[in-house]
Amino acid sequence: MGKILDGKKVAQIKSEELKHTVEKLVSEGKTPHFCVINIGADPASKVYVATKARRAKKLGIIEETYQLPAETTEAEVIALIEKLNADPEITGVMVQLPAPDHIDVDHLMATIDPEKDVDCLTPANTGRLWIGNHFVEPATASGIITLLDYYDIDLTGLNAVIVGRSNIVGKPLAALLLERNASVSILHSRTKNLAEHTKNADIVVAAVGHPKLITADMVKEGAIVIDVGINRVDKHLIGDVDFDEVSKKAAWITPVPGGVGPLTVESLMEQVVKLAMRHKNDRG
Ligand SMILES: Nc1nc2c(c(=O)[nH]1)N[C@@H](CN(C=O)c1ccc(C(=O)N[C@@H](CCC(=O)O)C(=O)O)cc1)CN2
Repeated sequence: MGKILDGKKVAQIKSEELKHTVEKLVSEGKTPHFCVINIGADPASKVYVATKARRAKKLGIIEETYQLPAETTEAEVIALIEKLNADPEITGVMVQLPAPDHIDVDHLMATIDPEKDVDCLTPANTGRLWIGNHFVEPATASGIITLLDYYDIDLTGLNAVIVGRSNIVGKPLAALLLERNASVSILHSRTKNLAEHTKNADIVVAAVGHPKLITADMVKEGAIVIDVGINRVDKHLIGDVDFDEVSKKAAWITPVPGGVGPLTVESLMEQVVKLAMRHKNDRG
């Protein structure tokens, strides 16, 4: 049976550390202040936005949620982002994803001030991530690295296979794994014979939103398996990995829930604090 990479526990530990940093910023009159824009009524997004607001409050961070109707135009969202960019009190801005289909997410990302881009999804910060000169990291990818670091898993020389090429998880995680000297492949819906790739991987990351896509025959004995999938099936949360079977072969594995998810929120809070500190250093 593989050992569990316990995201819930690690997130709690990281949260305690972060609390002290926030306390210091507050005592200097530099309280982090971030804004989440949520467009539409996606039920999962509502849960995640509420979780972020709760975590921020607990840490002493000011959080504002802008809940916009699904029919809000792209121009209206851009106008809101520009207003938040221009407000010197605000240190972080993000747009909860997914956004409704009529909105071009790339346009929104290109509008966010890179210095307030807590999600690390603006073109400028994406570029910095790939040249290894970044001051912020995308929350989920960062959370996965935090989890592996906590359990002292050295990635040097490991073959990593990421299933999923999203801008939020797959692509940025590839950049962070490369930074840790892993050799990285990104697989996707057009990849021929997924199993041929995953079976040779030392580390498999599943981030596609397809329940139990990764089965035991697709991973090698002793692999590290990271499940980013959160699929709601019959009111249950199911990952992209068949946990019961794959955990018998893996050396390390993340559960769903309680694996990567809690670290996504914790890592986001870390990025909020990092940008608030830069804001502070820039403006006195
Ligand atoms: N702008 C962004 N949008 C989205 C991101 C993101 O990083 N930036 N990530 C996901 C959603 N997400 C945060 O936004 C998120 C996902 C999962 C969890 C979490 O704690 N999961 C729990 C289960 C919670 C549940 O009951 O659903 C777990 O895995 O244990 C938090 C945040 C997409 N959008």
